[in-house]
Amino acid sequence: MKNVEKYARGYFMPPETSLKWTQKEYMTEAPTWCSVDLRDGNQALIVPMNLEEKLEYFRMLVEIGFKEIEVGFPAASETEFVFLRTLIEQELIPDDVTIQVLTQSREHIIRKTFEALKGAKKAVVHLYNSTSVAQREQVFRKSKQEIIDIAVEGAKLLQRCAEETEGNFQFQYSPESFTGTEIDFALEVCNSVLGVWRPTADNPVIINLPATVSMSMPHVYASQIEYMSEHLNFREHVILSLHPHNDRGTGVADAELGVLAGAQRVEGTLFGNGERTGNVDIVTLALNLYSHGIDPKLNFENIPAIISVYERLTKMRVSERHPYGGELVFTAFSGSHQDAIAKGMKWREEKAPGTWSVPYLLIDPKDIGREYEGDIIRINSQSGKGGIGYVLQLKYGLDLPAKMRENFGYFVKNVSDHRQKELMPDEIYDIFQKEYVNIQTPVEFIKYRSTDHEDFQTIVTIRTGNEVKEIEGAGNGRLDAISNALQTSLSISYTDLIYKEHALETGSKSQAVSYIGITASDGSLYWGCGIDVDIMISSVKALFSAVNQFIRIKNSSS
Ligand SMILES: CC(=O)SCCNC(=O)CCNC(=O)[C@H](O)C(C)(C)COP(=O)(O)OP(=O)(O)OC[C@H]1O[C@@H](n2cnc3c(N)ncnc32)[C@H](O)[C@@H]1OP(=O)(O)O
Ligand SMILES: CC(C)C(=O)C(=O)O
Repeated sequence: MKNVEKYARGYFMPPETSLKWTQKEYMTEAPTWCSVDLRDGNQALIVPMNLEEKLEYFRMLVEIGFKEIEVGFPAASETEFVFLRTLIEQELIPDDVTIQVLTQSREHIIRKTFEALKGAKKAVVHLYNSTSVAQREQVFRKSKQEIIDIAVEGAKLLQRCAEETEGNFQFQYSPESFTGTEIDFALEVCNSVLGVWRPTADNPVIINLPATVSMSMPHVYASQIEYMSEHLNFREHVILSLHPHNDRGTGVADAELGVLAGAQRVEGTLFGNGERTGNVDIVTLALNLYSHGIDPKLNFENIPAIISVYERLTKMRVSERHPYGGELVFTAFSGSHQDAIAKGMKWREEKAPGTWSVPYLLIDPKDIGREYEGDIIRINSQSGKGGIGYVLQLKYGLDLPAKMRENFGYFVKNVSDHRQKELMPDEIYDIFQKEYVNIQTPVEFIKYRSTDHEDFQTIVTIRTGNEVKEIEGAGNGRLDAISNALQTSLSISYTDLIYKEHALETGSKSQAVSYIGITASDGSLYWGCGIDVDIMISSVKALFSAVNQFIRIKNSSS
């Protein structure tokens, strides 16, 4: 691309890095989560949420288990102000939940914020000002010292307002645009604010280091976090927090590496709603932890319900490929994936039901409220016998013999290819029924009776066209006898009867299902299936179905 030179810029790598975090394999426990859906998420919506919507969203966040929730920017609008007042006055904030509000470092904004906070039992007041080179030069047109002064003046005013206002307040400071700030300057600003607030064990302060715009690879952000963690004053009384955005698509990696590098807290939103490409997605972060066997301390056991509320209130959409939440993320259309998943599910059921290692599926979809049926394996022209057999078994209880599954599999994918569409389970079942089950043309089975039990001598009544006749055969079993009768009377021959049967529960009724494969002299296999309450009749019907397949195909090719 021709304009590439204009993006050659530095990354503010810290002057020293110990990279100790690179030795860690993963987190050992969940960080403290803070949802910023109602602030950063909300401020990025085409139409920010109204009072009712914010209240409903807040209730959902509480139900999910968030203990820290940034509820808004009270000085931004009447809705924001009234929402906070409603939460406080109507005592809608559970005792174990701390609300948080954001304010610029400007006197009238801070004062308005505290006006909205009056009576809050427990609230974090979050102060920010931009510290980046670009914002200093272009937006604020201020020197480094003047930028420090904005932060320090704001920090002092927060202290005064907190003293004057009824309620319990904790402080948070964000050097906004941290990732575009020289690291030692960011450290200097944060330490200046800490110098004002002087955190203690009883009164810790949150220092939040946002990737306001994500500008580097995640290891650079993590190195910056490590450096800040090691050089911040009052570190033991500082809760180090992350606030990644997703401009480079690395919000999750930034958060995970940032936590390894020393952060204790992560701010983010559900499904990553937020400015531009969004905030870091807490659903993904939490379920990544879960996939490593670490309790995320958030409840995403019913993701479909959460998505439905989220989409209704934000008017945003969770994309089909969104980690964990997306409609297609547990779905395999392709044959080899389906085959491995179907085998893996069976293996797990038989060998290790308490564990999860099914190929291609990071977690058990059921754990987050997704169904196997219709979710995991879906059928189109890329599908294979394993997946098609799995659908028939899961949805209709039909456990086809391996070779029949292959035969049916090729048939189904051809149908999908020609129709250029996905086939739903009921369509697959229809095809199966039409092609294989109780096929009665050109030869219809009417009844059979035994005449001699020694060699299973059997008389079978059949109809071909308008003609009803009896045919007779003997064999080493009843089915063999009927098969011999058919071969002689119809002048056909085949070998190798493949046979399988099982019970089939349909509603409250139990039926028998039989599958029969016959091999023609040229080696081709023909399949039939019979379903009947009588197991013997089901096998005869399966045989007739296979023979009819054989005759139909033979006739159509001659
Ligand atoms: C990275 C983030 O997401 S930060 C959060 C951003 N969220 C929002 O902005 C949503 C809510 N904001 C609002 O409703 C409005 O911006 C308000 C009500 C807060 C302020 O509105 P206004 O006063 O009309 O103006 P505006 O936001 O444009 O402010 C610009 C002025 O504030 C200054 N300013 C902006 N941010 C800050 C800050 N954090 N601290 C101090 N001053 C700031 C700018 O330098 C500019 O100063 P100037 O007037 O001297 O040029
Ligand atoms: C206010 C800060 C934390 C912010 O939203 C950002 O930098 O993205």
